[in-house]
Amino acid sequence: MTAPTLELLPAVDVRDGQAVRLVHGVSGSETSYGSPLDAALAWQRSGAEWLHLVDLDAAFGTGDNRALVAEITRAMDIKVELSGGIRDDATLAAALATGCTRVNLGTAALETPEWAAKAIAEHGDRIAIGLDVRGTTLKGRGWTSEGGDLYETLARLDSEGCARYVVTDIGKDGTLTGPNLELLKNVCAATDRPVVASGGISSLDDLRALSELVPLGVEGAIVGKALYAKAFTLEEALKVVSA
Ligand SMILES: O=C(O)c1ccccc1NCC(=O)[C@H](O)[C@H](O)COP(=O)(O)O
Repeated sequence: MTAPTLELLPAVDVRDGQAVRLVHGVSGSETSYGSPLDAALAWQRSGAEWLHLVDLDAAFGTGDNRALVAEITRAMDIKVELSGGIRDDATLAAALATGCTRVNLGTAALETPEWAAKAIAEHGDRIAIGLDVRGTTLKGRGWTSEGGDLYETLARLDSEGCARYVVTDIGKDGTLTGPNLELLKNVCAATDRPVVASGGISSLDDLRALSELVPLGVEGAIVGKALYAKAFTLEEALKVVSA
């Protein structure tokens, strides 16, 4: 049997109808990269098997891009992970109805834990929990509110049957300074669930370093800024992780 390889999830973050990248997830720090549908289709053409699609307005509470995000998801032949502002029955039902493969819950897991536990129980593998951290403190509401201790929350979510975590070091996100490998190792040591790494990837060497964490539980990596800044191409990245 061949060893599992790191899954790559190119990111399309949508703000006000545009594909953007933020620095440290801070509202107002965005650089625009044009049509999010064009970006998503470009990643698909380049061989992506996954798309990580974020509605930043829904995450920040500055409106939403739900219709556009649904249109993009329906246009994809590849798996889509949807994130941003999914916090109640209506937004969860709408997100799942797009046909996405899974959704990320972030704020909801911190502010309405009973509701998040119910979503996990009902939808299993279609729910991932986004753990967005500074140090070991979780953040919600588009990374603006405090949400408790990472490891206490992880233990609670494990006991509720959470299938997978998407772990973002906010201090790294959008900075091209490399992923927080220590954080990822620590999270993998604290849970037996797969972990998707997010934030800070800057080079093919970063992808090689993350690939070495696959045996520890890192299943995938979200790549945003590095692709838009052309630090490497998605084709090069896919080649590195499949080697
Ligand atoms: O995912 C969210 O819900 C979210 C909410 C608020 C701010 C940012 C959010 N996501 C950002 C991402 O998922 C990035 O696309 C990803 O971390 C890639 O980061 P990078 O490779 O450093 O550009």
